Amino acid sequence: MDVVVFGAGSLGSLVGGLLAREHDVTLVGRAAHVERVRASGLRIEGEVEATVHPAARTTLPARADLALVTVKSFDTERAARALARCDVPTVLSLQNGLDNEATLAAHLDGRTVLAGTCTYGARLLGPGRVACTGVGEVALGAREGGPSVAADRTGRAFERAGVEHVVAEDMPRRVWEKLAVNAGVNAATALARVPNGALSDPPGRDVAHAAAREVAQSARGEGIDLTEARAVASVDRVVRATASNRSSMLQDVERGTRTEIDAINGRIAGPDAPVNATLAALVRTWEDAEGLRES
Ligand SMILES: NC(=O)C1=CN([C@@H]2O[C@H](COP(=O)(O)OP(=O)(O)OC[C@H]3O[C@@H](n4cnc5c(N)ncnc54)[C@H](O)[C@@H]3O)[C@@H](O)[C@H]2O)C=CC1
Ligand SMILES: CC(C)(CO)C(=O)C(=O)O
Repeated sequence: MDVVVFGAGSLGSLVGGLLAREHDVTLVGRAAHVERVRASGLRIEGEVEATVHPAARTTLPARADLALVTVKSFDTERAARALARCDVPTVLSLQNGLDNEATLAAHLDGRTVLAGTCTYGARLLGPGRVACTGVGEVALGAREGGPSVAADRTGRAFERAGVEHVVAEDMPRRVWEKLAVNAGVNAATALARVPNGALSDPPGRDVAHAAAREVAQSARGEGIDLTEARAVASVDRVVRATASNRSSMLQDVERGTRTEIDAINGRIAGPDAPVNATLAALVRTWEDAEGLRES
């Protein structure tokens, strides 16, 4: 299969690199990474060790069988416009946050846009080098839920490459459940400058639980079957499993780069979600002060 990965940063390089063990993969990323991958391949380190030789470019190729979207959520709109000019029948988002698939679908008439969630951990170590910080799983399926021929075909491609995955018929609930975890963990850890494990006990745990409960309430308002108990249990499970991790939002704040607050807590913020509104307002205040929200 010809697979193009749009956004070869941490996650895109890892998943693209794993797929390159079996498929013709093209990584689309920034110049320094692209040049190094072209010159000496992509080195995967950590929980998976491999050196692979995908193609690498700074712009999309003319065609592919499958596109993975792994840009940050604030770049989804731009990615969607670029993908509209690429002849690719199936597009799978592995991003965090809500509405990425809807944004892609709005620009990609006649294509199949699949929803995905990913619990692999990835960190770009430098040009040509990515760390697998945790072997997780990709869940993928129809963005509206139910069966999908394109999802089955994509699942078989992941299977052949040895990428842990599940083809799921309940992607809307899974995307919302991942949102509950990210809403509970990311902003709280970024603002308090603590690793995920600091949310195991009060008062951090109370903030994380309250944010996740609001996500479950909002999900049910949109017809998604996500209970507050399930959302809270997911937060606790992820906090335990990733206790020493620094969340992606904390890493963004430490690096001084824009966060995904708009697609996570910001998506829930409102009068019925005061905890998410407060978390979103504080992170946006920091982004404004750093001049990160202008582009
Ligand atoms: N890193 C991880 O372990 C995980 C990340 N995610 C999600 O995956 C998404 C990506 O996250 P990361 O890989 O961590 O972010 P990242 O910032 O490392 O990677 C995104 C990359 O896309 C590149 N990019 C954006 N627009 C581009 C364009 N027009 N042309 C070429 N390259 C372009 C950026 O330069 C950057 O290198 C986010 O939504 C994140 O929440 C989900 C699960 C795990
Ligand atoms: C699951 C979690 C919270 C792990 O750190 C994550 O997805 C993130 O940091 O963005």
